[in-house]
Amino acid sequence: MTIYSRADLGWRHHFALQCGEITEPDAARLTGIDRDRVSALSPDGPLVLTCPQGLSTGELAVGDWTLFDPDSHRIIRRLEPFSAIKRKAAGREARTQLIAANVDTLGIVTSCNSDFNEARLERYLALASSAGCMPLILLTKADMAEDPDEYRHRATALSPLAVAETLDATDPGELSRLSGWVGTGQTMALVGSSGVGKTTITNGLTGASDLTQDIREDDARGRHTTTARFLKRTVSGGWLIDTPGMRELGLADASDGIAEVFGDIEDLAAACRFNDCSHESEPGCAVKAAIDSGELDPERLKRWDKLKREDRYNSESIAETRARARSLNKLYRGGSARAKEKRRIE
Ligand SMILES: Nc1nc2c(ncn2[C@@H]2O[C@H](COP(=O)(O)OP(=O)(O)OP(=O)(O)O)[C@@H](O)[C@H]2O)c(=O)[nH]1
Ligand SMILES: [Zn+2]
Repeated sequence: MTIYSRADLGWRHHFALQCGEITEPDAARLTGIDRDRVSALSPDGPLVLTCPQGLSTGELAVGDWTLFDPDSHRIIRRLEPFSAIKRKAAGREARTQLIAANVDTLGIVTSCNSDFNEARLERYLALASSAGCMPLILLTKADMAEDPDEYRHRATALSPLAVAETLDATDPGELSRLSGWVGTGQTMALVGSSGVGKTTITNGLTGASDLTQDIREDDARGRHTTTARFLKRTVSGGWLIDTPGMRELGLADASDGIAEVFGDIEDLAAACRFNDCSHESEPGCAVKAAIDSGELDPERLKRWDKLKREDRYNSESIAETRARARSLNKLYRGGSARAKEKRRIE
């Protein structure tokens, strides 16, 4: 069994600060969550943790750090993560769902072919920014493209934060260029459409020995079982979060991220004569002027507009759901108070 130190597992000052006086906390990093079963890695090895009353597994994500009781293996509390990737939960109820925590780098994977799509990249860049992760655009299938550099230029033009690498993901030598992003204790997660090479990159970065093969743990009955692992060790000493939820991400509550990725347009819009300028036909519109002068690509404006509308829709429906839940609660409370009152009178 491989033993990892806290630093190997990604522990840092950010978490130590949350432990107050405790200098050697019993802390574990979550590697998998399956209904009420939480698997984790601590410097003493893999373990299965249980949630205390009042904490549901929905409030935890792969990558989270938790403090736990070494005797009962019950989680004491979740440490506030330095980054959190969320998405709009499926279904009609608008809720956000936690997908992964403490991710240093969001690897945004696309290929040097027709999969390359500026709008999608901007959406993921906004997501990385609102989650608090560094974005790294990975342009695979460079070996099959005539001019991979052109894709790299288009990608880096999207945001001052965008770093892009072109590569042949099937070549382990080329993948080793990424090791600096997943060095000791660093965590990466990959997003991107189907077929762009996420599995190829994951396999390449984690090497042939899959962690699922060599880590065993005790289940509740004391038997040894092997469970699917979502926090995978990379050969360069870091971690890759690969959960089903990571694979299909939408945008929720990403308005900060959008402002950052589209900082150029937001700055222009701030200079429009009217606060509520729609950048269509108003006089004194700085955005229109930038389009007319060729400074701003009208397609980029369209994508910004679309992303903002989508984000507004998601955020509004989240607020609406909360408001509805509040008024329902009030109704129930009112109902039970009335029932009590009635019983008292009877
Ligand atoms: N030539 C070449 N082929 C690649 C590259 N990256 C991925 N492929 C191939 O593309 C196909 C799809 O790659 P996957 O790694 O399965 O893609 P994925 O993103 O995991 O796809 P999903 O599992 O559907 O999400 C495989 O046949 C890979 O071998 C690359 O950089 N160059
Ligand atoms: Zn305007």
